[in-house]
Amino acid sequence: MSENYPAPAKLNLMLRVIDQRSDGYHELQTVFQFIDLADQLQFDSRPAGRFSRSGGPEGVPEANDLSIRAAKCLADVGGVHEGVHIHIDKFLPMGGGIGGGSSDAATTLIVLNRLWRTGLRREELMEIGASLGADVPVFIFGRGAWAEGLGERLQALDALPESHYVLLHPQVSVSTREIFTAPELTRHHVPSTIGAFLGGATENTLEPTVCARYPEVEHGTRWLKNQGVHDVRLTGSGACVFGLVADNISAQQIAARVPAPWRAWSVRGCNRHPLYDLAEQ
Ligand SMILES: C[C@@](CO)(OP(=O)(O)O)[C@H](O)COP(=O)(O)OP(=O)(O)OC[C@H]1O[C@@H](n2ccc(N)nc2=O)[C@H](O)[C@@H]1O
Ligand SMILES: Nc1ncnc2c1ncn2[C@@H]1O[C@H](COP(=O)(O)OP(=O)(O)O)[C@@H](O)[C@H]1O
Repeated sequence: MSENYPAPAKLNLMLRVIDQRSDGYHELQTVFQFIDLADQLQFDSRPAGRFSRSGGPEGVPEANDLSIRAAKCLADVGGVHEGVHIHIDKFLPMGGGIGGGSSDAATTLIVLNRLWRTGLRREELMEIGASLGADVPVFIFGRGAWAEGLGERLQALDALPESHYVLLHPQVSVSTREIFTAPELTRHHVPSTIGAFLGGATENTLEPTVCARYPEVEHGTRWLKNQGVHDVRLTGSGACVFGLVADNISAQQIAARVPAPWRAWSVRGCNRHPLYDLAEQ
């Protein structure tokens, strides 16, 4: 039986849209922290040119799966004459703003770089990752981080509190594209600073647009606040919302009360990716 490799989720502890570029993409400031909720991936060698997937996200065809796309990119860049079968035990909700697909891609790049002995440096893997999606590089960077640009300019934040959170998925899937193209989205905010974030400026400026278009997200936020959860906010472009609790027991108790069909988890922030050392050369 092949080894299991984790692909953890991320939270955006704050997110600020600063500007819109001429190509339509938005300049952001955000803080990424990993959490101890993860997909699990297994990799089995196949002959050259053979790439396949089992398990994985429902409704995503194998060829579109970010893990398969990542494997093919690495094989191309590294001149690898091997294929791979990837099995994904999917635990992270899709379109949740917790980066499940991006994390699957990052774990694939980190692990296959070892198994195939491609010997690419962390920065080179991050570059391949950036070509797959804006959130992929931070999972390869492997440290909690302040991010700018589209999320590719990263500065490690190793001393973030590794807090306990309740994470709630209100059973809707938010399209990132829909939110960023919404005419009512406020696209220009005065840039913030790491100091301001650490002092409590944790706003996600996508939140009003997401809540107006997806009322379930607002209901989920209100439910968490009514349970005594603090500093409740949206992660990424949603749909997940999360907030602070004192400890694991309180988080578990609140998560256990979540009304169906919503789902909730007790999670903990982690400043190091579980595969950080595997990517180090
Ligand atoms: C908002 C963030 C914050 O972490 O998280 P998620 O909610 O997706 O997890 C990410 O920047 C999302 O990154 P990612 O999910 O890879 O987005 P992409 O697929 O690259 O972009 C989907 C679409 O959103 C818009 N988009 C995305 C990112 C960005 N900085 N500006 C944009 O305008 C573009 O219209 C793009 O076509
Ligand atoms: N392995 C994968 N896991 C999840 N989603 C994937 C995967 N591969 C491709 N996708 C696509 O990426 C989209 C974004 O998924 P995900 O990263 O989970 O959400 P988000 O960007 O909101 O955090 C999905 O809607 C799906 O179409």
